[in-house]
Amino acid sequence: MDYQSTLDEICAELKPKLGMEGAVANYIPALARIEPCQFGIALRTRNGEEAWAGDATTPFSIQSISKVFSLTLAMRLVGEQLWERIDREPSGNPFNSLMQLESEQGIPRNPFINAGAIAVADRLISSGYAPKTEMLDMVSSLCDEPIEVDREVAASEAATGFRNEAMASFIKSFGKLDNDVATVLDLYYRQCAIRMNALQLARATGYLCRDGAHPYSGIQVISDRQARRINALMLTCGTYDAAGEFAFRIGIPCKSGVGGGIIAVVPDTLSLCVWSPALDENHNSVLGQEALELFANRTGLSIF
Ligand SMILES: NC(=O)CC[C@H](N)C(=O)O
Repeated sequence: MDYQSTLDEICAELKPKLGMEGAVANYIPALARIEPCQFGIALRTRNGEEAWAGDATTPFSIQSISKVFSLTLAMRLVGEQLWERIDREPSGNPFNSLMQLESEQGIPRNPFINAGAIAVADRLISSGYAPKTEMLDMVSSLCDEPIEVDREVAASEAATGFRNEAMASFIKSFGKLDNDVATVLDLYYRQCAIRMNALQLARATGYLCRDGAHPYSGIQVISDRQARRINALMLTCGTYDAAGEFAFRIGIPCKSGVGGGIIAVVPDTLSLCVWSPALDENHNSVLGQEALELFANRTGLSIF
């Protein structure tokens, strides 16, 4: 398949729509300043063929896409016990909602909403994880380039993260968070503030379309079964309260972030990342979704 032409066409088709719909996330002050009229798309196939178009090499804040990497590390370091503290059901609620935590006794619905990722961060700390280096080392190795945290974004989130503080404290009140709220949130904000571009993310998520094998070395990052489970969670929970709509329109496991990035994985075939900062009311990139829908329709790569 000529992926490069497909991405070029999608990019040309969507460029005139830049700036017409959506708005950048403004609840994190450092993200509110991002220029919304940007669009980039990149993919890497299971065999290492690559294609990209638009602003695919412009770095952005990966935000909730980092929840895929923290889950990967937790599956490796914590194993099955992880699921004693986190469920695996779609929430049908916004990513930062507290509501279900009360009736569900501090067990977050899934690892891809904020409450779930905070619980994953807590599990990682308890497992002896090295908070300052481990995720950066993993993603740098996965995309074969050095990756850094944007300290300004992390500080900006920490200064305004009242909801996340409430969520972590609420989970702790049920006895389901073992470490200090501040320590857990520090780790969580660092992972969200990782800066990567679409091409690096397409490469770094390659293990999810290769049965868990590292995109360059071929060594297992996680097992085949664990990779399948992450893809299943991305399809059912990766785009917050729009997961049903994503499955309906696109039919590819996806994980979005409020920086405007969306990663998508077609198992056994390719990993893809699209980025455009303007978000819809569910906090998913407007043009990112459109691009994925065009891609799925033109390539026939919906998993259904
Ligand atoms: N959905 C997201 O990308 C949210 C992540 C963001 N860091 C937050 O905690 O609010």
